[in-house]
Amino acid sequence: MAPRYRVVMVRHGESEWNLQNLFCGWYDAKLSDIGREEAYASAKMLQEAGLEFDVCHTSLLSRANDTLDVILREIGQPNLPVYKSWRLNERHYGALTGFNKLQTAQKYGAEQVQIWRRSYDIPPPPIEEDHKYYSAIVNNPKFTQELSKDEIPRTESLKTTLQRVIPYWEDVIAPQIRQGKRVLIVTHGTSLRGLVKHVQQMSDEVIVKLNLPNAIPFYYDLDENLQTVGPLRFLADEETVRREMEKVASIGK
Ligand SMILES: O=C(O)[C@H](O)COP(=O)(O)O
Repeated sequence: MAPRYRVVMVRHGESEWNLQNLFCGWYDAKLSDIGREEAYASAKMLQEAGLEFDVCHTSLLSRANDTLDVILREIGQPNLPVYKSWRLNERHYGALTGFNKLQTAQKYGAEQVQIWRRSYDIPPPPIEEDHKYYSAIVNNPKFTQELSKDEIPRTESLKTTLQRVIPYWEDVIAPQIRQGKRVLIVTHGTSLRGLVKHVQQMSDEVIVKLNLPNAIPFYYDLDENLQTVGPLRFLADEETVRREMEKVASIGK
């Protein structure tokens, strides 16, 4: 089938918690200085590829929102409609939120941390009410505007993240693409892996091996039925993508 549409996706730039190597999930960490620079670099890659957009989607979390803001300003499209949804939030890291990934691996073993980070359907233990970051998450006004406290997850696996990401793709994003809108999605590692799995119809075994680098835009060409035409394509050379993916994969080892 011939390509008819293109959808572009970007994982946010490095956050302050990425920098400190902390499990972040629904905690609203800000972009680090490097992350902000990465957002500028990301905009440059989009510009050099000649990509422009009609509509954007992001999560309720600052690191993704701020990456998108920088990109839109830098590509000269600051006034595009921006849709924000909790459904695009990062997966909730449960009780691991705020803990250092390397120290957690030293305590529980690298294999266990890898299961929590990358297994398809094994979530980390749920966050409890006495957890240091419980209150900051369940009382975040950005979330409570859309969700009751009981609807805010206590932990999520890739599988349960997918269950909230897919309806957003099907009900909101896909209809816009079918209308011919050029869509940009700026969000998080695991919510993007959910979208990639769904759009590319990847198996559970293949998706768990995918590590998306920060702030390197990638896109899919889609046919009229929104089936992918060709693979996911990054806007950076193969060596850079390989190195950045490896960096994400090896966190906590
Ligand atoms: O929430 C986080 O800690 C990161 O954004 C994603 O981390 P991961 O690559 O360890 O899943």
